Amino acid sequence: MPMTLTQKILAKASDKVEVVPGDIVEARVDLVMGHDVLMPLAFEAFEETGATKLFDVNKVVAVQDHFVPAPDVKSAEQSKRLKEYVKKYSMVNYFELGRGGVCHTIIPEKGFVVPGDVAVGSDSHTTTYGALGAFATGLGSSEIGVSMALGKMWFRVPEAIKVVLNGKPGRYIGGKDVILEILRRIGTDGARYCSLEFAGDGIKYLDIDDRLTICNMAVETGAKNAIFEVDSITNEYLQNRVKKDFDVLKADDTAEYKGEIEIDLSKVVPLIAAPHSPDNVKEVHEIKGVKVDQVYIGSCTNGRIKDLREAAEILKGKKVNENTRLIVVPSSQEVYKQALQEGLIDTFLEAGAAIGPPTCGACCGGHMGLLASGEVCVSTTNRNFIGRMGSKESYVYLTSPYVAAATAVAGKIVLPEEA
Ligand SMILES: CC(C)[C@H](C(=O)O)[C@@H](O)C(=O)O
Ligand code: SF4
Repeated sequence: MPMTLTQKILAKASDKVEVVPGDIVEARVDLVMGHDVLMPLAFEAFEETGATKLFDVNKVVAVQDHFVPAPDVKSAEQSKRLKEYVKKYSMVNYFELGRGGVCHTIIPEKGFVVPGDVAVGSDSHTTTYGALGAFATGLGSSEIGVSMALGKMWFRVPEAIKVVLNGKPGRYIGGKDVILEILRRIGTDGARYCSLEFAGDGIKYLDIDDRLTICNMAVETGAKNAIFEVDSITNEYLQNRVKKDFDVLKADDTAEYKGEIEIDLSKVVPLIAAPHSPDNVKEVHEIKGVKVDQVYIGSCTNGRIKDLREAAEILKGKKVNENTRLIVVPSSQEVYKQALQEGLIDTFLEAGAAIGPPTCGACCGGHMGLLASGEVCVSTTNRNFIGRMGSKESYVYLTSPYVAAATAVAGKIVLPEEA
């Protein structure tokens, strides 16, 4: 029977000739990622299995990113617990604050994922790595614990939705607009437990940073995973980062999909998700003029070098509006360093922005940028649920770095060309 790309990966990882949606498979995992919030819990589950060592120290990665530098004693204790487990199990892939960044930025950046991998993480946005042609998904801490012990995990093979991207995106249009367009069409449960499989001629106009953004936020549609076919852009990205070999799998032409979404990228316009849901998507021009107290540029969704370049392109030679504060958080040390070298950090500083250390920062309301009641924030992050970034009476809009930067200059929501 013909198979989708996700089915091919799961079949291979579970030594089966074929799998069909609904099958329960036990698949080998190639990467298990955890962070300060949930990895300590995952280690508790790991120890409950009776395991005394990790299935493969090279395939488990621990990252301090959510509540570091610790904003309170509880977070400090949590970070300390993670560090103790890292020592206890002789982990080699450990990213301390100041040496890594946000988990979903550093996993691809440091070459931990290759096409065809099965990657799991203690975080819902683990779907990000599908940008590189891997099957990647977030799991609960118990499953992460078991994965670290056995190097295997069970999965129900998802049904697939094909997303065909055609045409060339216009000026100021990137991965964030594409995933917001998908959310606008199918909503936050439109792809529940499905794999979103990206194909089409338009893919060649989306670089890896765009694809990472799309797969990152794919989980907001309820998807189990999201995956891009491997092409020359993927290979070029992997060339200097990855040391292990990989096979490139492809979906069969006659594979069956539960549904199909077709997007003409040339028709996508700058989009923004209004409070309080990622699928409350508007065209930016529809809500132009909303006054903004804070602009946040960062996170695993849009805190990579491309995002900072786009923001700097708008901010160069301009000042942040006197009624607005701008917080820029590069999503990894590598991104930060590169941004420094390219002069982007200077541009931000001269515009009057504050730069935060590469962590999750205010994205999930942890610290370094929480909102007061009544405050409005335009953010390049992925979730705008009630209270996500602070007060339950604050308002978060999700958009691209271009729109966010232009908004910071204008002090109100505007289109990129209006800054
Ligand atoms: C803390 C973590 C479990 C959570 C997630 O799973 O996504 C966080 O990263 C988020 O973005 O809400
Ligand atoms: S940056 Fe935000 S979305 Fe990404 S892992 Fe951190 S808290 Fe979650």
